[in-house]
Amino acid sequence: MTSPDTSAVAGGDSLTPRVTGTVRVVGAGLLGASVGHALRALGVDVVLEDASPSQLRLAIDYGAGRAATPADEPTLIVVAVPPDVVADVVERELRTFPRAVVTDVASVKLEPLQELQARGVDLTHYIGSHPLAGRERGGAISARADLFIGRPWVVCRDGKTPASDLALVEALALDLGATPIEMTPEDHDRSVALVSHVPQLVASLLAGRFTDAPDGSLRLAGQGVRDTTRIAASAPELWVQILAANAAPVVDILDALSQDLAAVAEALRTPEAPGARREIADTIRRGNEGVERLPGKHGQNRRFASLVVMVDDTAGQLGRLFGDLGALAVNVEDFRLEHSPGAPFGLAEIAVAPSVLRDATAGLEKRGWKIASTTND
Ligand SMILES: NC(=O)c1ccc[n+]([C@@H]2O[C@H](COP(=O)([O-])OP(=O)(O)OC[C@H]3O[C@@H](n4cnc5c(N)ncnc54)[C@H](O)[C@@H]3O)[C@@H](O)[C@H]2O)c1
Ligand SMILES: O=C(O)C(=O)C[C@]1(C(=O)O)C=C[C@@H](O)C=C1
Repeated sequence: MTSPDTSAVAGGDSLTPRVTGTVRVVGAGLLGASVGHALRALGVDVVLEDASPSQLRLAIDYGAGRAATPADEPTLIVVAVPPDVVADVVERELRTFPRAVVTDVASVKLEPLQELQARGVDLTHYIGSHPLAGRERGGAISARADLFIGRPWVVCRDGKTPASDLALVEALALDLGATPIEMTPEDHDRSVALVSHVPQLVASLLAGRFTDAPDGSLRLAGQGVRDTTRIAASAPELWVQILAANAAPVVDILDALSQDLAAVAEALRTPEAPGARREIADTIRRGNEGVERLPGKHGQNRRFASLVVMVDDTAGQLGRLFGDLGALAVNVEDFRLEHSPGAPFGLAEIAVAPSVLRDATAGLEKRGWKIASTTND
């Protein structure tokens, strides 16, 4: 059995965790077990709990933490259960461990908080949070220690939150390689409606169009459609809870989006009509402007340039490519390999600082690499 690679977070022996004491993780699925792996890599004592004994066993077998004992006195509790049981579990944990700080990682923040408030639970030591990091597949088996690296981690404290509690939750985010961002639950839910919840629906709706498409059409699928539909593989059980808990902000964006769709469809019905081509061009241009506003890697408002290199499907090619990039003193900011089954080559997309794009491209071409495209094209 292999454990998820933890080196990306541990980064050597010299890192000491900011989090102190035992961390108890309730819900040992994708998120919980990923938190466990990342903390274990830093030497933190992690206790796991899950309503499903087999999920718990699996997470422990893979090294995400140990089983709970009655003697445990956690300093921090991370609740990583589905949104509709978050309030129940947070309430139970606050009552069982009154000295611990309790956070949760649910994708919606307002509804669980309102439920806890309505029950009159003392929320002094509760801080809702949400790492904007995940995968389309759940379960402990999909967990990864490096899941949170470079991702935003929203922290929703309130006026009564003790500074030391806030520091502990932010320490968790930092230990896992994420960037803590303070927000109110309302701002969080409105924001994720736009950047997470509606994108999920759009990907699902688009991919749903493929269900009765002819096989011949789908064989032509290139990278564009794969980029826009990856998250269509997400779990319906989880998403029905997320969307229902954030329905109003999601509906606002869906209404605006359906107006946009109607306008572009209308223009395309009569593409020769006056103004129609402008409507179509404006649709694409607004998209250009919008995507430019997305922060780049590590949340910076700076986007990298990229070059796409054709790589033969033979042993040692990627090693040679990285060797050449090293020899050219090109710092690789990000890397992605696309490889369609059966194709004799793959496409290596390399993100670099815009200032080195031209030299990197020329240097690689000189060394015999075929450049399929660059962001300067
Ligand atoms: N999947 C993502 O990409 C993602 C990203 C960020 C945040 N989240 C949030 O993280 C939370 C967990 O999502 P996940 O993807 O890890 O799901 P998951 O299904 O992989 O894991 C959830 C785990 O919680 C356990 N569980 C359910 N009810 C429980 C209970 N009452 N007590 C104890 N354990 C219980 C389940 O057995 C399961 O192992 C959700 O609230 C989700 O909104 C998910
Ligand atoms: O699958 C992924 O890549 C995700 O990061 C999923 C994603 C997101 O939309 O950003 C989905 C929901 C979670 O609440 C957080 C992360």
